[in-house]
Amino acid sequence: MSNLPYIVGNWKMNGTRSMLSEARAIDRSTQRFPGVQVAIAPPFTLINAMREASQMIGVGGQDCHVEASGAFTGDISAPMLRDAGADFVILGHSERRALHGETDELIRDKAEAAQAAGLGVIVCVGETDGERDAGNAESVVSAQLDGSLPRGENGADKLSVAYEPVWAIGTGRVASTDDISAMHSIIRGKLKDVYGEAGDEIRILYGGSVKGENAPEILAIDEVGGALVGGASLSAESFLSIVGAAAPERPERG
Ligand SMILES: O=C(CO)COP(=O)(O)O
Repeated sequence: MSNLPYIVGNWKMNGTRSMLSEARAIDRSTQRFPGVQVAIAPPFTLINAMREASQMIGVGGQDCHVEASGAFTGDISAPMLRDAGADFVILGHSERRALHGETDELIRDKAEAAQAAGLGVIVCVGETDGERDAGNAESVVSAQLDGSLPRGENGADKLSVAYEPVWAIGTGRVASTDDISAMHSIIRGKLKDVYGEAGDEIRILYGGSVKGENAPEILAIDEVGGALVGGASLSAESFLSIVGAAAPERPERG
């Protein structure tokens, strides 16, 4: 398990082949930041081309089906992602929970299927503003973790958790450093409960309006092991400013 800071771009439903130039630029510049693990999850249609166009960055899916194959029109399985060149998959993003009715149980089944196919997994959790205002942020996130973390024998392998408060996604509102710190500590405690010592090694990413300007402060918070970045991952320039903020040292020349 790597302990490098992990900066992951989630392109969501954005990107056609013309945007591969951004991925190439990110890939080239990533060589200057050997202390950072960088990845992009493009739409399914770009996974294979992005894999072939890049050398340094990880490439991932944004969802997968529980089954390996079958009569599931429009779905993509974990072995298919692997076959297309993906290294990992994002699961349980709040947009999938809200817009596709994904339950914790389904997310857990997907996570176990993805791990069985050899993919790394990023399980996303996060409360809505209503849940936070009602004082339930911690209990909501804890319940999501209880329900959606993979439990197989090797459940902690290549697993990351992304804390993405729903109200911070695409809104320009970032959780306060105190709130991020408090929630990441709770998540760490839960990971240790579930996985024992291995729970200490799992990276906990923050997501929600991360930009180059706020990345240094967010990435400096204890227990923040990286960032899951939406809008700012769509251009090489803005994404690389976040990668640079995660670099433990000055970039190598190149
Ligand atoms: O949902 C996100 C990443 O998965 C965050 O999106 P933004 O960075 O656009 O707020």
